[in-house]
Amino acid sequence: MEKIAVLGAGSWGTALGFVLADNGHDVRIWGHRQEIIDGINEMHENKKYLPGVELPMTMRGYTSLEEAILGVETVILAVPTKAIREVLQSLEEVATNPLTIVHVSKGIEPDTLLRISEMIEQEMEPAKLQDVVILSGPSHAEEVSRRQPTTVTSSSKNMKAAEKVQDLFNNHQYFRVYTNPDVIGVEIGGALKNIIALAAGITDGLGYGDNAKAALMTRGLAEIARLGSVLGANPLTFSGLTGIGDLIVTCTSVHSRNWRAGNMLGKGHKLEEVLDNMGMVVEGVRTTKAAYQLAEKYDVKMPITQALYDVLFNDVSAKAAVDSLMSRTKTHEMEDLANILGERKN
Ligand SMILES: NC(=O)C1=CN([C@@H]2O[C@H](COP(=O)(O)OP(=O)(O)OC[C@H]3O[C@@H](n4cnc5c(N)ncnc54)[C@H](O)[C@@H]3O)[C@@H](O)[C@H]2O)C=CC1
Ligand SMILES: O=C(CO)COP(=O)(O)O
Repeated sequence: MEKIAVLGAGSWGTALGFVLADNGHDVRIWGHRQEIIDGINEMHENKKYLPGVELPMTMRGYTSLEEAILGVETVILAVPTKAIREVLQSLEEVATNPLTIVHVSKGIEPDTLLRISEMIEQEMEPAKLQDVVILSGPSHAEEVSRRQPTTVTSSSKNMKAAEKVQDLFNNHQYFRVYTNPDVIGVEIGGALKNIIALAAGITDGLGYGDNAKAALMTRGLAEIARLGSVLGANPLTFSGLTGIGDLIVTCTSVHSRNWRAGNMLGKGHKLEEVLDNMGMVVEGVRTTKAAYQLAEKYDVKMPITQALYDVLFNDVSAKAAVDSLMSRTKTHEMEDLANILGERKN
């Protein structure tokens, strides 16, 4: 059994700490908000982010990062993408041994257009970084922490490290972990599905039905696979847990913050008001900006992403964005991906 630090005391960090504690590990969860950490230590509950879940006694909260990582070899990084660099810089300062960093966040950094594993490699000195592993897949904290059957994927450039993380998290009762060596595909699928979930929430908010949602999910996956393949992902990854799997759960679950935010936008609320209301991270907003920039840079057609970008940042109405998608020039369903795959072969 291992001593493991979880950095980020939000819903996902708390739920993953819960799984690790269930698996017999000594879990140290670090957060920057004293009242959350006090609640975890004194009441064994994270009232703000995971209300109603009784946390195991073997999970201890810390506000000192130095104390939380003392004697630890594996760190789970579970903060929103926007906070990743700041937390890594603090971690770099206090780390005394090489760490395996397991990141579980779903985003891409706007402007630098880096994936999170690339940000980790950039921020951590090689002497303090053993391996980078990504844990991703269709998994809402609310269900995982109620021990409901869930499947995810562990991915790394070093498959031994991915398998070690698979063993740490795998729980025969409710948490099944697969492996996949395609780091790019796993990270791109996890990040970009949030864009499509925002769009699915919007069409639901506008009062459109299941046909519209199925169209968005299918054509959304096509544009995720197009961009992912250009960036070097294995296209097959997008038919797996971190592709279609996560797309399904995020576009259809009431737990999804991205879907809920989109739903409010579709009902006519302003973005700022929606984000203030949510009180939790809605990764899809920044990821839309990053994916829009990637699509421009690599000249990849991403009409749904582009339409959502206009709704979020150019004040285009949700209804006008749907109309613009429906009136696009006719095309062949598989044309672009077939071209990209053809180019990769040659
Ligand atoms: N909630 C879920 O079911 C799942 C979330 N994820 C991903 O996990 C990541 C984290 O999401 P959640 O835990 O859901 O978010 P959340 O909004 O529930 O919690 C975020 C936590 O990060 C903390 N935080 C923010 N900035 C910080 C900083 N600079 N330093 C230290 N802590 C900081 C907040 O105080 C909060 O405790 C996101 O990328 C999300 O996409 C992935 C799978 C499932
Ligand atoms: O990534 C998730 C589920 O797999 C969480 O999605 P939301 O951030 O939309 O809640």
